[in-house]
Amino acid sequence: MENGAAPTAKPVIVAIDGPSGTGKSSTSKAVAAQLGLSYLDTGAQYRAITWWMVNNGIDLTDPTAVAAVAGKADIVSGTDPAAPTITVDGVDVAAAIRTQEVTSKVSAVSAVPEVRARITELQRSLAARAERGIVVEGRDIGTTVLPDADLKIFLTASPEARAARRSGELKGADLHATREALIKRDTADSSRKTSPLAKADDAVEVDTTELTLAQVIECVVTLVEEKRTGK
Ligand SMILES: Nc1ncnc2c1ncn2[C@@H]1O[C@H](COP(=O)(O)OP(=O)(O)OP(=O)(O)O)[C@@H](O)[C@H]1O
Ligand SMILES: Nc1ccn([C@@H]2O[C@H](COP(=O)(O)O)[C@@H](O)[C@H]2O)c(=O)n1
Repeated sequence: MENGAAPTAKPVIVAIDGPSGTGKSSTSKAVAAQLGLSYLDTGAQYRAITWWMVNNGIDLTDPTAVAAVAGKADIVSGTDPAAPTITVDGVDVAAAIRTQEVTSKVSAVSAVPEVRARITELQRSLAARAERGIVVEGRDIGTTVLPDADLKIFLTASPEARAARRSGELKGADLHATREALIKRDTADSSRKTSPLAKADDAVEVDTTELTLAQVIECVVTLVEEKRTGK
């Protein structure tokens, strides 16, 4: 370079999608931390808007009522993989969005096109501002939010493996009930009309059923590095 400055690496955009409990959050956070990238949990954003609607007494069985207030909540995501944050109207909702109530209602809210349009706009703007690049995880990142991502991964795992992982997290949770709840949410997310949970045609599918978390992280880091070096 004429001025002697090192060329700035092009930001890398990684999209990680898949059903619930396949390891998207754990993998994305670790990959982003290892590679010095930003990290965005898009499920947390849908949970945050759901939390706001529950708190404001919106009838979630009425898509018109949900659509009418889709733009009201001010949702802010912090994208440091070492300490991701999420606030609604300035309130830290990181714990509040993980309740059973929000989990059971989020699919109804995320199916509303006006909600998706608003959250998708936030996601694209965060991705565009990530200087070194970003790992974005969700359900429609590779298909809809960032269709030009440099690398798309679709994580899968058997319902049994996913339920066992979740039961381990929610101490004492019933394995069968956990499995049924996961399947119910995936079915709702896959069957909605607007940007359903789906694998992009050009995504690399990684079945994590028999893999440890460390193996999945290593696999994704290798895929990102291969993309970066053009292998
Ligand atoms: N390959 C793996 N082997 C064993 N446990 C795993 C593996 N991947 C993730 N886990 C564990 O499974 C649980 C769910 O993982 P995680 O939250 O990353 O999944 P997710 O796909 O983001 O789920 P959701 O979409 O519901 O948010 C966590 O406790 C995590 O530590
Ligand atoms: N890109 C996305 C991400 C998430 N959703 C919806 O949010 C729910 C919660 O997601 P978690 O990853 O936190 O489990 C999920 O069930 C979807 O309804 C989405 O629609 N699109």
